[in-house]
Amino acid sequence: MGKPRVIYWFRTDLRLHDSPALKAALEPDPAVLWPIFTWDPHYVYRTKGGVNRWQYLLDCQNDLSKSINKLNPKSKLFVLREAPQTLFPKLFKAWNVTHLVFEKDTDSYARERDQAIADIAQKAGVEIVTRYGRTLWDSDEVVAKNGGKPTMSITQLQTAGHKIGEIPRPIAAPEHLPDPGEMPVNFDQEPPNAQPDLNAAHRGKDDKTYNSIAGPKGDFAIETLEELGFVAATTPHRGGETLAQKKLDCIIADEKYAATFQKPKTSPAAFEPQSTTLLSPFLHFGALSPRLFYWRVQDLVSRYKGASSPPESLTGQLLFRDMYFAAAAAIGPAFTQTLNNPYIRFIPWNLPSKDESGTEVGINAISGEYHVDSAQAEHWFQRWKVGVTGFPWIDALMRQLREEGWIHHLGRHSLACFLTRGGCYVHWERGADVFEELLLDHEPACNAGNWQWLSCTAFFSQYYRCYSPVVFGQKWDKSGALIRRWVPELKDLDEKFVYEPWKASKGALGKAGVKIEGDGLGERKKGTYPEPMFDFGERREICIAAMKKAYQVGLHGDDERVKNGTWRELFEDDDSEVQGVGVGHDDEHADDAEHETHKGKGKREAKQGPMDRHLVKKQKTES
Ligand SMILES: Cc1cc2nc3c(=O)[nH]c(=O)nc-3n(C[C@H](O)[C@H](O)[C@H](O)COP(=O)(O)OP(=O)(O)OC[C@H]3O[C@@H](n4cnc5c(N)ncnc54)[C@H](O)[C@@H]3O)c2cc1C
Repeated sequence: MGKPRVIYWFRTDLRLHDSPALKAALEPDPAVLWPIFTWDPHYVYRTKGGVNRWQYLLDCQNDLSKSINKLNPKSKLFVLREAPQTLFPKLFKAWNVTHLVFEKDTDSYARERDQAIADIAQKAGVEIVTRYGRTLWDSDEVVAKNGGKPTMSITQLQTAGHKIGEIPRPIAAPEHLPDPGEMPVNFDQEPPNAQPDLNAAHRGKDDKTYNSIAGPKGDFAIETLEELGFVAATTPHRGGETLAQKKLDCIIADEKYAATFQKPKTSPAAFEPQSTTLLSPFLHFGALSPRLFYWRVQDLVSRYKGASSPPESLTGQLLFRDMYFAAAAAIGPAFTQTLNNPYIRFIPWNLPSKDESGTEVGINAISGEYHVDSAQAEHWFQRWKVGVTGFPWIDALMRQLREEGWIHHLGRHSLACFLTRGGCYVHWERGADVFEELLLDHEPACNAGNWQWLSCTAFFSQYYRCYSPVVFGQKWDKSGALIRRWVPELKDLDEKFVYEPWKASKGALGKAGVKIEGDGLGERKKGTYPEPMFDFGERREICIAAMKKAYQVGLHGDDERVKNGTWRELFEDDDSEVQGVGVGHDDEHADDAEHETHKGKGKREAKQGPMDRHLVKKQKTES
């Protein structure tokens, strides 16, 4: 038998260092090795991603390609524009492949896809080799050691990890790579189904992603934003393994910072530089190995007097990451939604996903489709989404997220708490959906898991602890520097009012050149900042009462009553916040509320749930 002819399939591991899968690909001394990336339509059209994240991915690919090329000038990252499920059967034949090697991915879509690829490979007589490398421990092994259950606390993760054994030490990058073999693509390219395109809003130009299998010049080049039809990115954050390693070097060189890091003491208001590492997008794309990060910190901590420890330390942060990955690996597709998820509390939030009402049961609740059961909640959601809530702390964070794709963890806390149990009482899936689009580091497991934590539906239950959009920000940033940076309308406002501009006198506002008016949606008059959406103190009380009731009722996402809508009977006569009655199998008009927002009063009022009665209360604002 001749030497192996190996395709190395890059996916979640856009790096050369500490790659157990790449090591496994090189071990049998292959005759040829093709480093490839397949442009999977699932991510192009069915996963929400803003331009900033696409730019970051392309950065990582370009950097990786250069590094491969340095090791072997005949090689680079070869990008093929077709779905892996239809591409591989043709490639296996055309390139006479013996092995397909890749890093294991436990995300639910990836599992399904990889199983399909494994079946195809088996039929073609191609051997599949996989290794984990995306987390500290193999998430499936963690689940097995946790009794087959999801890790719902850091202690469970640590106990399971302890049973597996020490986190493996990182391995070095290869020093050379074999030549790629011939790469004929004399077969038909299968066009993808481009509809629905969840990223259509970002495509300012024609989508040429799949115009030809090997790219416009036929040289398997990395795609460009131009090819994808996207407009320019706005983020200043750039990706790539080279940059990731440089950044990690700098972090470790500041020994005191890295060894004594305590997450709760880092400021969400710090920018240029931010107070945490900002390594998450590198970890997301696999441009940085979590084990390298872990061991560089751990080795420092072992010799540093007075070092911090998990969960607050830097290594503790990586443990949280592993916790969410293992929880998602155990629960599967239901992890990112309420429906069918036995570990998530059912809370009758407003704006529930369509699936959740039982009308379209499926695995993908967060498709973006939701019921507008309350015109008021929809209005608040729209204002939250674009950063015009009238609460400067919230708006600053949302605008930073939109432009840069990254905000501090406690900033994410503020936004998530405000949208769900600490203000709007809107379903956490709506917020997760927006974060999916905007975050550079969007990770299905970490995003959904953290939203569950913040909304007190899983992982965390102290729903009476709310983040004030005023006091919490002031604690970190009295003068409002973050607000002045991201909400320039308020940049000259006196420190006394910068978190609560509605309290400023006409004189103070006039001096700052700003008027408080409107809801901020649509065209906004220059020199104006919106009125606050509601009285926060009042909303907090309403939300806490509603959470208390939902906790007492005690339903979870897999309860039959959640699926068939009879949960509502358990909330009857309840005067606290509850999902509008318009949601259910029999209500084909639930979405009409969206239009009625603009019409004002209408027949919708007759359908309103108890929550809406609270919303008409006059806001306590001072002018
Ligand atoms: C609502 C919400 C949504 C979130 N969505 C994501 C997401 O999609 N992807 C994501 O990676 N993180 C997510 N996080 C977690 C966390 O906010 C980010 O990982 C962190 O802010 C990234 O910044 P950093 O690299 O400077 O973190 P650092 O504080 O420097 O931490 C180092 C690394 O540890 C990991 N980490 C830290 N905190 C967490 C955490 N709570 N959960 C999981 N991993 C953590 C990250 O990989 C991070 O890079 C979310 C948090 C919230 C509250």
